[in-house]
Amino acid sequence: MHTIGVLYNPLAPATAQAGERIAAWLGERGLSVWLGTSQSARDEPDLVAPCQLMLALGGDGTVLRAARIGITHNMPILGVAMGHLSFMAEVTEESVYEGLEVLLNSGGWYDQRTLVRARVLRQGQEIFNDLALNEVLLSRRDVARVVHVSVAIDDMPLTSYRADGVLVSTATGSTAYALAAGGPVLDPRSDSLLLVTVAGHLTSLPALVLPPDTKISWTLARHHPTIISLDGQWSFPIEPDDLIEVTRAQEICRFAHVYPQAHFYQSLTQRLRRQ
Ligand SMILES: NC(=O)c1ccc[n+]([C@@H]2O[C@H](COP(=O)([O-])OP(=O)(O)OC[C@H]3O[C@@H](n4cnc5c(N)ncnc54)[C@H](O)[C@@H]3O)[C@@H](O)[C@H]2O)c1
Ligand SMILES: Nc1ncnc2c1ncn2[C@@H]1O[C@H](COP(=O)(O)OP(=O)(O)OP(=O)(O)O)[C@@H](O)[C@H]1O
Repeated sequence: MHTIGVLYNPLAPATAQAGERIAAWLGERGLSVWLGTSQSARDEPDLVAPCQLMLALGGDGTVLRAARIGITHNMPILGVAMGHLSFMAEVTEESVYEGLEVLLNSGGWYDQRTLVRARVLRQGQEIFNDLALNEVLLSRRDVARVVHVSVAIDDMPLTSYRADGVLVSTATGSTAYALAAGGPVLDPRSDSLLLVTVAGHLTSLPALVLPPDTKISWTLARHHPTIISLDGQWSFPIEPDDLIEVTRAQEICRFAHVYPQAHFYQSLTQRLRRQ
């Protein structure tokens, strides 16, 4: 490796200071460094493109933002735990240097995380199309209302129900909103999709684990103000006759690891104990 990206959270000054220290450490070892935020990465893609690894200094939200950069430039992400939970982090601010030594000496390993793609069709025209690492959520816009949504799987009607929302999650997102909504935990290596209702009203539809080539379609059975939200960070308003289709994306997101795969379960149990 010759060029490393270091992404920090502009809302968390400690991550910028840590980023400066890590950049200096990498520079002392002869590596080129890009240091910035997800906004600057979008503004200067040519400076980011040469990076062969992107460190994400912050919590899971910063990792989600780093992932979009990693997907765009096909570079792996290394999460550095500097957030409240930092579930997706692999190393800490202290152990990042040891982790970098491993990766810079061709050690460690890289996984390929499944992504989901959301399409919105309005009168037959595609008006939205984007990717998510955690999940695509169809949710109410007004706190006091529910969404009344009809769900189909591979164009076969499944059911319709009233709920706060409904989501399609990846394995990565199975420990996020999907878990809070009662879904199962999927191993990060799984390419299955999860269909989970959020606070469903009188619904008996359990969370469904679906094969990766499934198409999940949503239409609004009754129009209450509704949006779709990708990874809790990017949203798009939905109109009454829109069709939303969620599928597994062709793209993947790679994460860098310095601990064995079973480390996922160790960190899961540690975090569940913290609840
Ligand atoms: N009730 C809930 O649990 C709830 C509600 C809204 C959003 N979310 C999640 O928050 C994500 C956005 O994260 P953020 O940090 O930008 O928002 P945020 O700051 O609202 O974080 C929500 C919580 O979800 C955790 N989280 C995020 N991704 C995770 C993952 N893959 N595995 C385990 N925990 C994860 C975060 O660490 C944080 O504790 C969304 O993709 C959604 O999955 C969860
Ligand atoms: N580059 C950025 N620009 C604007 N907001 C950002 C940026 N990076 C992160 N954020 C937002 O800051 C908030 C907190 O960031 P982050 O999730 O990294 O830390 P945290 O919430 O403390 O950690 P965790 O998510 O692990 O609990 C998130 O909502 C995230 O979307």
